Amino acid sequence: MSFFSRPSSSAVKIVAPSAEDSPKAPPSPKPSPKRDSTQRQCRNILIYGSCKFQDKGCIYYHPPREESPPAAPESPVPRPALPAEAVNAPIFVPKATVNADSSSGSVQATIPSQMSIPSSISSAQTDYETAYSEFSEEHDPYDPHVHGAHMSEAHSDGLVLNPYSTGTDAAQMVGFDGLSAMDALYTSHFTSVRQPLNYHLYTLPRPDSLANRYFISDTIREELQMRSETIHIAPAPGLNLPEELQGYHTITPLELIGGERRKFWNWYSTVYRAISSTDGVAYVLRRIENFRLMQQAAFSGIEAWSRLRHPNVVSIREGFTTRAFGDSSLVVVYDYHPNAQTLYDAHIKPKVPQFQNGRLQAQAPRLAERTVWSYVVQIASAIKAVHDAGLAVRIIDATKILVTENNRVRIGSCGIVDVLTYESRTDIAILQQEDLVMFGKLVFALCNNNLAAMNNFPKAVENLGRHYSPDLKAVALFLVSKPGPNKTIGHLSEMIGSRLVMEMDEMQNAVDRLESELMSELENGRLVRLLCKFGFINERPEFAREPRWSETGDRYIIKLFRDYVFHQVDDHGNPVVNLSHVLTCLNKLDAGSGERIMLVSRDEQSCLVVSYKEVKACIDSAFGELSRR
Ligand SMILES: Nc1ncnc2c1ncn2[C@@H]1O[C@H](COP(=O)(O)OP(=O)(O)OP(=O)(O)O)[C@@H](O)[C@H]1O
Repeated sequence: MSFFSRPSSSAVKIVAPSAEDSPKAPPSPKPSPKRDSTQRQCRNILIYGSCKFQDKGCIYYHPPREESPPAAPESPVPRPALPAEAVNAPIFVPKATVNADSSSGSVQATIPSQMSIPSSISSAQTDYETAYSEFSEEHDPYDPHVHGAHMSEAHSDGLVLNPYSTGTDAAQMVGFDGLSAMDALYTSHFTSVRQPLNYHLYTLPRPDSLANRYFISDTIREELQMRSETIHIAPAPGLNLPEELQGYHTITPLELIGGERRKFWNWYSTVYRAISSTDGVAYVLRRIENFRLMQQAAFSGIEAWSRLRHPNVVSIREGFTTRAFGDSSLVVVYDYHPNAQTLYDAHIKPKVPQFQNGRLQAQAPRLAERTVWSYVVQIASAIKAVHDAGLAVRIIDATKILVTENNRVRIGSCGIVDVLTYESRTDIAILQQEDLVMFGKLVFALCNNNLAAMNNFPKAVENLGRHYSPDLKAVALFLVSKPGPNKTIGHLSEMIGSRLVMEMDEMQNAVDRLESELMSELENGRLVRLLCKFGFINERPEFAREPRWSETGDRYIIKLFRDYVFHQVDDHGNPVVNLSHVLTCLNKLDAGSGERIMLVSRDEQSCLVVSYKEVKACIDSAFGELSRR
């Protein structure tokens, strides 16, 4: 039952077509008058198992009916859409062994621990081929349950595996959903076995001189790629979670289910990631177990919170109660920030001891003062926005504040306490004062590396004073002091004014850095568009016999230019594979430089001296001609 939810979109979900709707096989190709080989077996037989034109003049060889290759259950059933040219393509034999349980419809895929396919051959290709081969052999491509079961066999430990979280054994990661956000929008259980991407393999070797100009930096690329992949990690099997919940599907726990649990207020809570069927985006569902809602009005707080947007607060989308988990649960939906850690996990949680200088040492690095100030400024800014909106945060705790890259923090789990404690109706001014005390306790916990630092207050103050500046100590003491008329978040902002300015400078610098990264991607997009034009123009099969197209005029120059860019050989006749040369040529071409180059014909009998500007004009005219056809 939804008590507060944003109006849902009118987007129509695309459903898998039923057998009757499935696309008809493309019309069989007309018998080609050009070849008269009656000895050659008709490709329609190979592809479709029969030829419609067998008795209507098809000139190719048709084996007698009993000889025609039947659709043997164990051999791959070619899909009707397979192009005829693909018939002679080498057959891909996946390394994965696929065990199909025909009775249950479930399919188990096991990947040998040592894949012999070199990963540099592009895991994307392997993904496709493995997936295609498996699907064509065993599955109805439109049966979502088959894929769900197939995927679900891949996990065994009951928790979604994050390939990037520290401490996760990468070998555990058997497979994860390889779909885009758009796929996720429409398919709730479509998953495929996928090897994790090793994105380093896609960029090397790279010319150092061009690195900063043409490619996004490794750190940002890796971070974004990790986030994107984390969103698509599939849920573990056997968790008995609802398939669909108030318009959310692919419900995946973000924390261990079972084991020791801490209570959220007086209730147990679990955090899940789920995909919204409305917009295909991943969200976080925080579920409070066994919660009985006494009054619908308790949701008014969620509505107020859903209007609050602040860069340091995890935004709320909606709240509802449900019995889908087998109990009466309260669920509040938040924005999902992939690979976010709690402040506790990032800084306070004891780390596994590691060898340093030959000795095993416990890792408990003290948080840098600069980082603490950054957190203080961000959290103060969030609290100010919340208090200005007439609300109180109610939970400012290291286990409920999320941190992502570049020390960006966001207060999570807002609004939920308002629903849980709706009956008690405490004065908002008192709750706002409590926020400040909780904030002070958080500062002590971070500076002491101890969640329970306040249990020994004198020691906590002494520790903080020993390792951090008097300014920081003053702020922490102010926050935990007794309530008073001057003790407001506004007053705190005045106290930390100079740090606010520093934080603002840092943010402006960060924006500048991101903008310049974006500029480099801009260049890449430009070059890819240019390469696409080349792809459209060069070697079009329908013009293969039309010399006017490829061997004369504009297109001939383009053809020779492509040889100049990509097909140069060295003195020994070996291919020159020089990315710098390609990028330089393409950039000059795109800019229409007046610089002249010499293009040599393939038989080396003629040569042309042209400028990049002229080649550019040729490409534009050839592409324009194609687009107009
Ligand atoms: N909005 C969110 N976006 C991304 N991850 C989140 C979000 N909210 C919570 N998480 C992740 O979900 C996991 C569980 O969250 P939770 O708040 O239960 O933390 P916890 O450390 O398990 O605390 P507790 O032990 O009190 O339950 C954490 O790893 C946290 O990083």
